[in-house]
Amino acid sequence: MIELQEISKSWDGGQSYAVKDISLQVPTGQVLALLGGSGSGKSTTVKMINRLIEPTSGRILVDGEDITQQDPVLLRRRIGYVFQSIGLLPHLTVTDNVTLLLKLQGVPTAERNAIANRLLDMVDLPSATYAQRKPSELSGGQRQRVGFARALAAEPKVMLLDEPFGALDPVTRDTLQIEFKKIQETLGLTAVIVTHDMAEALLLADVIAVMNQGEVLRIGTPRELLQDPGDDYVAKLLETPRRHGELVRELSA
Ligand SMILES: Nc1ncnc2c1ncn2[C@@H]1O[C@H](COP(=O)(O)OP(=O)(O)OP(=O)(O)O)[C@@H](O)[C@H]1O
Repeated sequence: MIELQEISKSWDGGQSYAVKDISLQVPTGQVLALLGGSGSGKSTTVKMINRLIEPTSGRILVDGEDITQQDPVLLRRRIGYVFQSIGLLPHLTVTDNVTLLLKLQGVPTAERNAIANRLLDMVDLPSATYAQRKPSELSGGQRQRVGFARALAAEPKVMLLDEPFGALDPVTRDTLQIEFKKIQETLGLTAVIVTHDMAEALLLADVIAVMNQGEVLRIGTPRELLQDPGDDYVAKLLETPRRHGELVRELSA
């Protein structure tokens, strides 16, 4: 569904590379996590998939089509995009934020409201309570749910998520991660999620690509990485969730 072929991005005319020669494939219905430290090139990679950033070289296919052959605006309408700062419009209600794109497409109000209600229920924001609220009347986690509902409104087959849970408290984060996984599986979404949290990648991804300095150091399923990190940096990233797991097991024994 998503294929990156030898993708590179330089911001300074080739003196240095934010992303260097990355090739990846995400099959339909699977979740790929791009995992790595700050500045490793994760966001740049994901933004090249919906043409918010153009690669310096290489080719990206979505659903078999070269994305440079597609209008960037139409491409972005087909691909759901959820990011940490969410970008809800403060003067619009939750319903209007969720269905803004449908309004632009001329979908009648009653139909839009019905779609918003269904999506809000799906992300566990009962529409009777939340549909008419403004973003300022919501908690951070609730705003992030609205962000999800908005991304789902266009019925995308592909979803890009850039640190979607980064700013949330651990409990809300955990709940939303589980809900996202459920929705992703139910709708059969193909997704790329950017994270610097190995535990999140292990929980959500079918395949994890560990990035460092613009390159993919290691790619594999969570099980493959746990069984054989194959690299000191990857082993180090796995240490924290392992240690936490062991500590909790010891304390509860
Ligand atoms: N618009 C830009 N102009 C110049 N350099 C940029 C631009 N955007 C990103 N970079 C550089 O590209 C590199 C990769 O940045 P990117 O945002 O992809 O990293 P990241 O892995 O997503 O980091 P973080 O986890 O901190 O968000 C960094 O060195 C960054 O400074």
